[in-house]
Amino acid sequence: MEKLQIALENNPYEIHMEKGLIRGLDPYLEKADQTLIITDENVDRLYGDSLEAGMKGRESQKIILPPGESSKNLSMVEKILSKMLDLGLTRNSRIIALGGGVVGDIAGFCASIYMRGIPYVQVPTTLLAQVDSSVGGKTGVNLPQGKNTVGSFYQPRWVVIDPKVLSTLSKRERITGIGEVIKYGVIYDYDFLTYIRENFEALMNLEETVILAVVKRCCEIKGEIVVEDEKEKGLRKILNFGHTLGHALEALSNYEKYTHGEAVLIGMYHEAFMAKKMGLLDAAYFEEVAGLIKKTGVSLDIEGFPREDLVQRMMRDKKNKGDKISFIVPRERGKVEEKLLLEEVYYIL
Ligand SMILES: NC(=O)c1ccc[n+]([C@@H]2O[C@H](COP(=O)([O-])OP(=O)(O)OC[C@H]3O[C@@H](n4cnc5c(N)ncnc54)[C@H](O)[C@@H]3O)[C@@H](O)[C@H]2O)c1
Ligand SMILES: O=C(O)C(=O)C[C@@H](O)[C@H](O)[C@H](O)COP(=O)(O)O
Ligand SMILES: [Zn+2]
Repeated sequence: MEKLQIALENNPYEIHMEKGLIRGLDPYLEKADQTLIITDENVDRLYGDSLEAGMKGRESQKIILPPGESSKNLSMVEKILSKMLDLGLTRNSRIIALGGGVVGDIAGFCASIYMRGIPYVQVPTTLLAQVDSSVGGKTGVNLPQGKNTVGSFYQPRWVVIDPKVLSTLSKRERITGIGEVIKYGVIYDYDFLTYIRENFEALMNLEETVILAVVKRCCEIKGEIVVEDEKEKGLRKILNFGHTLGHALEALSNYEKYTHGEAVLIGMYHEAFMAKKMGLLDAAYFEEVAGLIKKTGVSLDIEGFPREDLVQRMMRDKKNKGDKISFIVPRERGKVEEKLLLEEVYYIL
């Protein structure tokens, strides 16, 4: 089994990764008086029984959400919290977030506010969730006006990763996860970016050795960043490369047109293009990053979005200062930095 420590001073925890681990959840539920599984319909159908089989007869309750981003909102939070109270969950109960980033974000948020906080375990089942959303404790939901505008920093007690469950992901969901994987290479580790480029097909096909290496490296990188800056005062902002534009596109299209990873791919392309136009990064490196993004086949065309609407959405980005919009832009191989911009935004629109 692979084990990674997230050595946060106040909330340390471990990521455990092993094939078949979805059937071995019992040790992660120690001392819980009750267990609540929060999942979505697709994941429940595919993996609900396997997870429960590994709980050694321990009784559990389940809340099953409709799949997708449309469940990540405040009215769903209220429904989940009411149900938790009806089920009699206490501060000694434990939540299992079984699913992709949507389930992880909303279940983690409910865990953080129910009775002012109860423990939860992340059991991520998408590539995106295994490489990114299950680690680091960002939880929350969307408002119609903006992505993840309500939320908390609330670390899980464990992150339990079974790479085998990725085998049932659609091509679109694999590409979605690859969006965040490419991000890690650009923001932190040029050798990893090269590895992704050289193993792109194998990654798309979920070849075992490549998946294990990629999930492990992404979790390591995210862990290092989060341990240094848990509450996003500085360094952690680099995990937002591609997200300033990406989140605006998601919100403007009512969270229906793009998956999060697709929006991030489009955002990374245009934000890198803007950096090139501003002379912040050399053309050869831009082509390298752009080439990798294009390999996913996601359409990078944003012509249909009125530029004023995009700017207005980006003006609400959580990273902004004053009247400037915060962008994380690539500067050199494996390095990015924050730029506060306004007029320059028109390079990307
Ligand atoms: N908290 C963070 O740090 C963080 C990081 C990145 C993204 N996010 C958030 O994560 C969300 C996106 O997550 P996502 O891409 O996992 O989307 P998702 O949770 O909507 O899952 C995508 C689809 O895949 C299905 N699915 C899940 N596991 C499956 C499996 N093993 N086999 C087959 N189908 C499966 C789901 O039912 C759903 O239909 C966004 O809301 C984004 O904002 C959060
Ligand atoms: O963990 C982080 O920090 C991230 O920024 C990871 C992102 O991939 C993720 O999409 C996150 O939810 C964005 O958070 P937000 O605070 O910018 O909404
Ligand atoms: Zn993201």
